[in-house]
Amino acid sequence: TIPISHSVADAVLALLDDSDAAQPVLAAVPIPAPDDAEFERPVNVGTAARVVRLARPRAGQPYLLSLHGLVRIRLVDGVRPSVAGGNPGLEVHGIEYVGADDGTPRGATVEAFKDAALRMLDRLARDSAQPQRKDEWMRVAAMVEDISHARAAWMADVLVAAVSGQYPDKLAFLAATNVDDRLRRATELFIKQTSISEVSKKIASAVDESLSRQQKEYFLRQQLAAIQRELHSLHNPHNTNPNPNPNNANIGFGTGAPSDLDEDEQADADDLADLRKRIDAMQPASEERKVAVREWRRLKRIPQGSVENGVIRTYLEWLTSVPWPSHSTTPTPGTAIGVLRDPAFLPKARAQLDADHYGLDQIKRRLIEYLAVVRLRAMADATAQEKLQKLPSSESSLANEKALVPVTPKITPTPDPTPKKTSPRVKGPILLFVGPPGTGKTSLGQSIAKALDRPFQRISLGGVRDEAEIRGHRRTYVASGPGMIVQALRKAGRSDPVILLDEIDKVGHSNFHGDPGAALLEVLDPEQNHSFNDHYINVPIDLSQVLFICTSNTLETISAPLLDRCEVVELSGYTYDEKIHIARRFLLPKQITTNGLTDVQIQLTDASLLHIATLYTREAGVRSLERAIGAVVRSKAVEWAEHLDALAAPKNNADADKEAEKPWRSVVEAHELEAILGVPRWDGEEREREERRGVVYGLVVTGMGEGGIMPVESAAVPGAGRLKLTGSLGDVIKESGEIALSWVKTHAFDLGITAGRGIDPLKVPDPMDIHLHLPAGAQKKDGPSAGIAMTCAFVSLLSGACVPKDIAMTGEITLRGRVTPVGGIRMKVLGAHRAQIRKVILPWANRKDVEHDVAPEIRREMQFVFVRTVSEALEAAFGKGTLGWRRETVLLESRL
Ligand SMILES: Nc1ncnc2c1ncn2[C@@H]1O[C@H](COP(=O)(O)OP(=O)(O)OP(=O)(O)O)[C@@H](O)[C@H]1O
Repeated sequence: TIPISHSVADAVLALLDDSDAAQPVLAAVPIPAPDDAEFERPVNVGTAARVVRLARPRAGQPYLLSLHGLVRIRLVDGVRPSVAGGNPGLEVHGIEYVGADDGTPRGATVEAFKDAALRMLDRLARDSAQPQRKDEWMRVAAMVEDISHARAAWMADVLVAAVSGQYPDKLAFLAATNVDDRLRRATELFIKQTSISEVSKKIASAVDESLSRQQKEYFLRQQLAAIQRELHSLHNPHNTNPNPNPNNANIGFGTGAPSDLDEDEQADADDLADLRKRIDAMQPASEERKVAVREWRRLKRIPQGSVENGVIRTYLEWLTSVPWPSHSTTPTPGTAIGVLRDPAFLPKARAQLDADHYGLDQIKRRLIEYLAVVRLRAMADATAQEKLQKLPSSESSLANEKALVPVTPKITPTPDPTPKKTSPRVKGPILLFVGPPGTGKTSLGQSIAKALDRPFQRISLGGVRDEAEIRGHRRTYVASGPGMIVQALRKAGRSDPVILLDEIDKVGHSNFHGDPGAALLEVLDPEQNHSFNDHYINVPIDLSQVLFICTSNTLETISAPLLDRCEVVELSGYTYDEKIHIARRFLLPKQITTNGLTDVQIQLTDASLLHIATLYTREAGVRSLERAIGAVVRSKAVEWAEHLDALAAPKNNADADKEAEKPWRSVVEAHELEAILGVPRWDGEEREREERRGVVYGLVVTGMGEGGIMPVESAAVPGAGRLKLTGSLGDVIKESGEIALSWVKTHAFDLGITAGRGIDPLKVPDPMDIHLHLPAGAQKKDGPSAGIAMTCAFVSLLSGACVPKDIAMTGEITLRGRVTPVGGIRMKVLGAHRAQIRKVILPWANRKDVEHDVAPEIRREMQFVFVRTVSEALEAAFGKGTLGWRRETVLLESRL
């Protein structure tokens, strides 16, 4: 049934009137509009159709003509325009019935047709909204299934007419007469229809789904905002504005003001956007960017709020916040290379070191040398890089091209096109500051960072037992995170900070948690650290621009490979004179400012400072001194506050009046210190030292790198000639004791201890044991340097002569009686000076250490005796002529 125009309706009515037949037959031919490009022209096919009905539903509406198609026709000469009867129209010259080929089609064609038809009918049935339509399609499908081969082409005609499809396809079908051809065309048309319908259905459902998700999300967010508003007004009943900032709804309980801790989805979205921006800003085609993009894609796939989502997000936050080395080599002021290129760099660095530290001249000189080397290397490196960049090398042109091409986030397994890193590497030896606590190791590191104008980060390695603390945990671990190095880099915010590895001697050794020392080796080794691998970040990080400085209290516990990579700078400690200067210039002003006073309100005399340094502290560094000064300043601050209160109080209180009238005394005298700091800890220590038979003072260095003196006590006890050693002694020190006793036994006759050669002084006249003890029994002691002290103790015990209490000694002995050099002379001498020792006996070979390392004022104040043999040591200790030598001991060196 088709709507027709008035003129056509009139023609049909005329035909009905003229014709004898009740249902005249028409030729129905499609006439394309002149501008319709889809049609093939001229159209010369059509259908002979019987008129079934002509109806006009209502006046003013077009006629509806119902036709029943009978057979295909062809227009012999096509259609031509005509103006017959004065009306423009179309003229047809001859129509021929084409009919249809009623032959039996091939089986395969029919099967394909049926298949396509059934799929299409199934889809039509599924897509139709009305159940009645659905049933109709199902019925047609049942018919198609049962149709015979002979009727298949007829079925194709019916179906093509019934279903919608593109007009040209339908026309082509009409033009086809051969059965196989018709079936093939119908099959194609059905397949096309089915897939169009499937795709549009899919798109519709996808759109629908995403719309509904968006709607759901929007709805939930609205609900959340409403809940937050309610909570807000509940906790802020006086707040008239229920939601001062809808984007920053406060869900904190009990707090009214919006805070940074406020959690809301807007902030969350901002964070994500920020993360994305940071990934975008990463160096194109770099390894880190590739990983970031990959993880970002995963993040987008994983639903928000899931554990995995949080894990990836944290990882991405770490990855993007690591300061990856910049590829810019422009020497702008303020950048690492810009600072180094400044011609005034070295004088400025020297001024910085002087401004922060008193004394330490040798160390400062060494640091300036170090900075000069760093500067030269960095400049040479930067110049070489610049030259390289100017060359039209394939690599640099590749890098330039890369910069122009927009970054494609696509990750392909092609070889890595990352341009070689071109940042200048500020490599240099790794400094290792060794010294007792509080001698300024950390603050020297800070001064170097200031001189280089770089951020400073301190990593404390004390007690690090687990390799993962340095290298991070793999992401598979729960609560995994990056190691200390990456954390320090992130805090520094630059790829070239100064990182101080504090207390490197206290790093744990290899255990089942890995070897932290080995991880440190990788960090410090300039050959390896350009691709340091943190287990968490899992992208090689270039640490070659980082300036590492290590500190340690002693060299003994540092592993040899680690020590090998470091350049040792020893800080031995300060003399009292230096301490007074440091206190006056640095510590006192610092404490005065910290405690809110000015130097008008408090002054410490030199005598007071010396009093504090000698009687209240006895350390190599200045930390306890600073604490003690702090205590004095605090006590003065309390006094000052009370004084101010008294001044401000009303004038009717007699006590307050008296207090206010008193003039303020800003000076703290030495005798007032006891009232503030209590009884001096070290007062009388010298007096308690005794000059006794069998007791001698040796020089030691503690595990903290601090020098000092230690009594070596020996006593004769009834026994059978054995030597008993106590005081937590190690093997080496025990052997030293045995060597000392053997030497004394061998020379007992010469020393006047025994009456004849070959007599054992421990057996004759009375058999006895010797007990040698080194006090502070809880402290482990080892090393060979107590050799001469033990010998002197034995000689004193057996001969009855005493060594004066202001003499201390150190030196290893051999069985032949030679005295060989020992280490830690600087610290030992400083310790002896602090303990107010007047004379120090040292091995001859250590003379240069005293000359180089010991401060002139100490050399002036103390007597140094350098000995080559035990006999010389005994003479220096007991005094000339004290021991009754039987004959000159002549050392016969083997000349073999
Ligand atoms: N020569 C000096 N001049 C000025 N101040 C100093 C000097 N030496 C040390 N100090 C001050 O002493 C304090 C302690 O120094 P620092 O923290 O650097 O010691 P450290 O050697 O690193 O000790 P530790 O081994 O315990 O870490 C700091 O306040 C520092 O400024």
